[in-house]
Amino acid sequence: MILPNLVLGGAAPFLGYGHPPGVNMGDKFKDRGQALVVGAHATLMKGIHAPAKADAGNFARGAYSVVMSGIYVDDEDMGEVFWYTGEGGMDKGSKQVKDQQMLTGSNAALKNNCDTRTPVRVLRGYVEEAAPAAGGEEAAAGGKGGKGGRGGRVAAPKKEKGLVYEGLYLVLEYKMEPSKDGPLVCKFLMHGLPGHSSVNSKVEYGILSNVGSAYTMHARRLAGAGAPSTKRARKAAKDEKARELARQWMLSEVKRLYPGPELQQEDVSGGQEAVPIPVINQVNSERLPSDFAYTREYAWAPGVYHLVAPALRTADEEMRQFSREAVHGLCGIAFNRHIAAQDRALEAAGKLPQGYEAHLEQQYNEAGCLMVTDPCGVHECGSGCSAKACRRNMQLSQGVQLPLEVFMTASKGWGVRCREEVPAGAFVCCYVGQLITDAMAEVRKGVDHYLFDLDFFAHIYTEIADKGLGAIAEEIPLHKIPPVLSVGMIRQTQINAAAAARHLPEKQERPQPPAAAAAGAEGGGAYGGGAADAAAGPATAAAAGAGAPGANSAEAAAQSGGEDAAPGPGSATGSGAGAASSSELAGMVTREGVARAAHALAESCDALARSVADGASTFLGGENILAAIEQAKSRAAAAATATSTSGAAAAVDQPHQLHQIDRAVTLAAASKAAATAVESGDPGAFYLQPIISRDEDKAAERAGGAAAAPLALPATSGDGMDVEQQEQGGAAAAAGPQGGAFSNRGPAGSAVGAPRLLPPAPDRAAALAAGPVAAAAAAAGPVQGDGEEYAPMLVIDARTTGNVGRFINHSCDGNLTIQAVFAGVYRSTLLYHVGLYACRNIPPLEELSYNYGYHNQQQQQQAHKGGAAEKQFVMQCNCGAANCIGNLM
Ligand SMILES: C[S@@+](CC[C@H](N)C(=O)[O-])C[C@H]1O[C@@H](n2cnc3c(N)ncnc32)[C@H](O)[C@@H]1O
Repeated sequence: MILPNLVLGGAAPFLGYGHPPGVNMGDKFKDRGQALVVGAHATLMKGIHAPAKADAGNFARGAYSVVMSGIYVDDEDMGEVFWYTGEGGMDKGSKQVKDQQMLTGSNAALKNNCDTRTPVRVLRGYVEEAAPAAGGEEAAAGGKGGKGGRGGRVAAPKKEKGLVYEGLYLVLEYKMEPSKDGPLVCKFLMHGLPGHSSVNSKVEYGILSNVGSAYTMHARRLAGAGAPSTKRARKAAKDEKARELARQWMLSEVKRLYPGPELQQEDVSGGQEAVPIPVINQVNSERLPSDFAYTREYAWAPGVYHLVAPALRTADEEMRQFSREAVHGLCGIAFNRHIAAQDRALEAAGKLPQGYEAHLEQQYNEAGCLMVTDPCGVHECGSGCSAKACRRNMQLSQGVQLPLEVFMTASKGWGVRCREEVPAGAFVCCYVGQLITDAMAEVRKGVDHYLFDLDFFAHIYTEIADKGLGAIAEEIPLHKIPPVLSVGMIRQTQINAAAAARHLPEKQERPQPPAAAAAGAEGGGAYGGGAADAAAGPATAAAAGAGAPGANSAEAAAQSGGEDAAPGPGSATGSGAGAASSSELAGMVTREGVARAAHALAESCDALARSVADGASTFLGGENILAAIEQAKSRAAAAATATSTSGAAAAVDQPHQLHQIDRAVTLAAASKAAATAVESGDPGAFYLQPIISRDEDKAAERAGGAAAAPLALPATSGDGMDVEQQEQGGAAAAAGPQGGAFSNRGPAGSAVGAPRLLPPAPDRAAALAAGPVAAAAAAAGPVQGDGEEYAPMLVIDARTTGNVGRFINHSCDGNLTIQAVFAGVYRSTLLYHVGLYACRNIPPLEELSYNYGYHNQQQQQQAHKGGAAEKQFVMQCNCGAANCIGNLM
C-alpha cells in the first residue's frame, strides 16, 4: 500500500470544504492516489474522509468528501440523487456482518453534514472503454481500501476504471435500516448542489470490482414496498423529494444571509426555478412592481400564437427538413454532428471561408460550460436523449442552477448578481417573457424597458453582409444558419393561411385526440405536421397543409405534461399569458376557432393600446385621449415652437409619445376590425393583420383602397377605441412619459441578408376568388428581390411577465454574452431561447450584465436607411465600465 506521505512527498493533504483548488467537475483520477494528490479525497484508506476527532470544530461541520464506488450492496445511485451507505461492520468478504454506528466515527461526521447543511465532495467510480492504445494497466481505485472492498483486483481487459470528481452534494437525510445482508446500516441521501455538481457516472454495485450488479434486484425490493410502480416514476418521486429538500436548505441559507428587512422576497420565482432567487434591497425602499409575474418559459399573449403560426410553420418546415437530413433531428448532439460533417466537407472542398469557426459536435465541456458562442445556435438535447453527452447538453433546459439574486443597484434600478463565482461559459439564465408580435411591440417601443427582439439570425445576415464576406453569405446560410423568414415570406404565409381559412368548416368535425397531438411533438415537428394532423382528420390536414395552424404539438406536449413540456402556448404562466385549452387548439381548424383567436388577439392589442394611452393621459392632460391626441397633433403642427405648459406643448416636446399613441390606436382598431370581419364571415381577415410593423407596410395599407379595409382604419377613428375603453384602467401601467423612454428593443430591425429561396408564388387567383381582403393582401404581395429584408416577427416583452433575465442591466463591457439556444419544448422549431452565458470567470457578488447592443443596431439601421436612423431616446449609461460610451442609444 502506498502511504499518503509518500504520495504527497511531505506536503500536507488538503483539509477543507468545497471544490479543491484547480479541480473541476468531471476531472478523472486513475486511482485514489491521484485523487489524494489534488485534494479531492485526501485519504487512501476510507470511503468517507472526515476531519480528525481532535479537530472538533470541523468534525462538527461534517466530512470533507466521500467516494461512491459500488462496494456496498445497499448503495443506490440515481444520478443527481443517491443513497450512500455509511462505513463499518463488514467482514473481509465485504459482507455486512455487524450493525453500523451512526453516532461515532465517519458516519457521525456525515450526519453532521446533514445537520449543518455543509456540502460534501463526491467522487464516483467509473468504468469505460479503454482507449485502444492503453495497455493492460488497471485502475486501483476501489480495491481493498475504502470501506472494505468486496471484490478484489480482477483484470478487466479493454476497460478503464477510476474515479471522477462530481462536485458538491448536500446530505439531505440520514437513517438506519437493515442491510440486504441483515445487520443495520447507516444510509445518507445525497443531492447534487445546483450549479456545483455533475453526474458523469452512475455507480452500480461492484462497478470497480467486477462483482455482478445488484441494481435491478434492489429496484424490485422498492417496487414491493408500495412505492410508485415504474422505475421512472420512483426516480421522479425521489428526485422531487430531493429537490424540495435542497430547496428548503437553500431558502434557509438565504434567510441566514439576509436576516433583516432587506430581504423583500425569498424567491421571486415562487418555486419555479430549482434554486430560490431572493430579492434584496439594501439601498432604498423600492419594491418590485406588484403586477410582475414570474415565468420560466415563454408565455404567448392571447391570440398571438395563432396569428403567427403559419409563418412559424414555414420556417419550421425548413428546419425539420434539415433535421431529417441530420437523421436524429431532435438529438442536439446528432444535429451538431451533422453540421460539423458538412463543415468538414466544405473545408475539404476548399470552400470554408477563412476565419470561419467550424461547428462543434459538443458545445458544452465536461463541466457543462459553453466552449464557444455559435451563430448557428446551441442545440440542446431533450428528455428522450439519455447518453451522458446528451445529459450534459441540457444546460438551458434545466433552468437557473446558480444562486442568483435580484438586488437594488445604486443607479440602475434592480440588477442581478450571483452569490458564487460563475465560471466562464456557465449558463446563467435566459430571457423569457410574453411573446407579442413585432407590430404590437412597436406600440410599446419607447415606454417599455423590457422588450427584446427575436431577430438574432437576421442580425447575423446583416453582419455577414456588412463584413462583405461574400463567400460566407453564399455558403453558410445554405447549411448552417437556421432559416429566417424574410418580410416577403411572412406576408406570403399570411396570404396562404387566409386563403385556406376560407375553406374551413363552421364547426369542428372530430375532436383532436390529445395523445396523437403529443406524439406529434416528437415525431411530426412542432407546428402541426405529421401524426398530429393525420390523426385530426381531413379538416385539420387540409388547414394545416395550407398553412393554417393545426394542433400544435409543442402546445400539446405542454398540455399533456410531457417531460419537455415547459409551459408553452397552452399554459397561462402569468398575467396576460395565453391560455388555450386543447379543445381550443383543436378548434382552430374551424371558423369558430379562428373567431375565438381573433377576439383574443383584439383584446391583447386593446390592452396594449390602453397601457400606452393611460400613460399618455398624464402629459396630454385629458380624459378623452383620442380627442386629446387630435388636439395635440393640430397644435403641434401649428406651433412647433410652443413653450407653454399645456398638454399640446408637452406633446410637442415628446413627439415620440404622440407617435406611440397613434400606433397603439391604429393597431387596436385593426385587430378589432379583423375580429369583426371574421365574425361576419371572413376568417381569412384574421391572418391578414399586420405582424411586422414597417413604414412600408403601413404606407401600403393606407394607400390601397381595398387593401386598407379592414386593417388600416384611420389612426384616431372613434371606432378604434371607445370612450368606455379609454376610461378603463390599463391592465398594466405604462412606464409613463417621464419613466425613461428606453427598451431592450433597438430601432426597428431591418437587415439585408443573403438571397434565399422564396416559397411558391401566392395563389393570387384563389385569393381573388376568396374575397376583397385576400385580394388586397395578395396585391400588396410579398416583398421580393435580391436584397430581401428580414425583421423580427416576435418580440419578448418581459415587463409584467418574465424571469430573472429581465432584471439584468446593460454594461458597455458586460460579463455575460447572448447566445441563441434551441432547447426544451421548442428545440426543433425556429423559436430559439435567448441564453445568457458568462463570458469570463465572474467573482461572487459582481453584478451580472451584458451589452444590450443598441448602438450596433442603431448603426446598422443608419447604414441601411441611408443614415436616417430614428433617434428616439437617450438615457445615461451608469455601467461604469472603462469603455463606457456614456449613454444607452
Ligand atoms: C431590462 S431592464 C433592467 C432591469 C431594471 N434595472 C429594473 O429595475 O427592472 C432595463 C432598464 O434598466 C435600466 N438600466 C439598465 N442598464 C443600465 C445602465 N447601464 N445605466 C443606466 N440604467 C440602466 C434602464 O432603466 C433600462 O431601461
